[in-house]
Amino acid sequence: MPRALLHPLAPAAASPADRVARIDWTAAAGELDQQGSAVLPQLLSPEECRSIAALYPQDGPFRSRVVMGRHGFGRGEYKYFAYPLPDLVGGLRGALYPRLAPIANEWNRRMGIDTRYPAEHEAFLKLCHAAGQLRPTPLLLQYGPGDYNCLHQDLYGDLAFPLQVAILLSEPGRDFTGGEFVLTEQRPRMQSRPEVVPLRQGDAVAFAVHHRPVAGTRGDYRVNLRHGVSRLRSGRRHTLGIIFHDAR
Ligand SMILES: O=C(O)CCC(=O)C(=O)O
Ligand SMILES: [Fe+2]
Repeated sequence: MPRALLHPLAPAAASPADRVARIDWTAAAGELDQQGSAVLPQLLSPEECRSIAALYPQDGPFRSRVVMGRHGFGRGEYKYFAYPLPDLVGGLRGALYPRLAPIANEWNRRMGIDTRYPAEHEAFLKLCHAAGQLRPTPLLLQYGPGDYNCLHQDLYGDLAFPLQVAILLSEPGRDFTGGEFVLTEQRPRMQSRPEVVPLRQGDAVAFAVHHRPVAGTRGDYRVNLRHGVSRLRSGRRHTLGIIFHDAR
């Protein structure tokens, strides 16, 4: 008798890797090229969002806690995960990287930067570790009323993978108001361009860490990006940040 009849299985819930595979990466790459950011819709289920956000008060999963107000980074706080990362976080980091590496390599080619990134995250992490960047960078952020995150770039050493991902774990309108994800793009000899990225719970945004190429009439030029979060008007907001380089 076929095993399936002896052991009827409910259809397995899609893993984060399955969901990463189902994303329209051609569309996302196009958005990243045009805008410097792309929404990856519904990367996590509400249940997964709740389970990750619920880790925040614990100490075990984390290596350090940063109170943003103490450093002039804004208001609110975040915690860096320790190795080994929770399965969901490590799984997403490993599944997202190979989709972003070809985009990163094409950006570097267009910007005249020699660095090329290996196809797999494990190989890139080896390069980070050999360069003395050993500490994990995925982080969980927590904001309450009045909190915000100043415009910044997540650079943690000489090696920096040029794209990163943030996943909104809370539902706008229900869990919090305000608290929009903001990107600014500083163009050479021009005023900066702002972009607000609308996200729902479980949506991710992929975006440029520090710079990216923009096609101009006389070839590509380089723009400088920063990201941050506008002030929360009410409620509580959690985000999972996935940065692909490790920190010195
Ligand atoms: O809370 C946010 O949406 C921003 C998170 C952030 O700065 C990051 O993931 O690097
Ligand atoms: Fe950040």
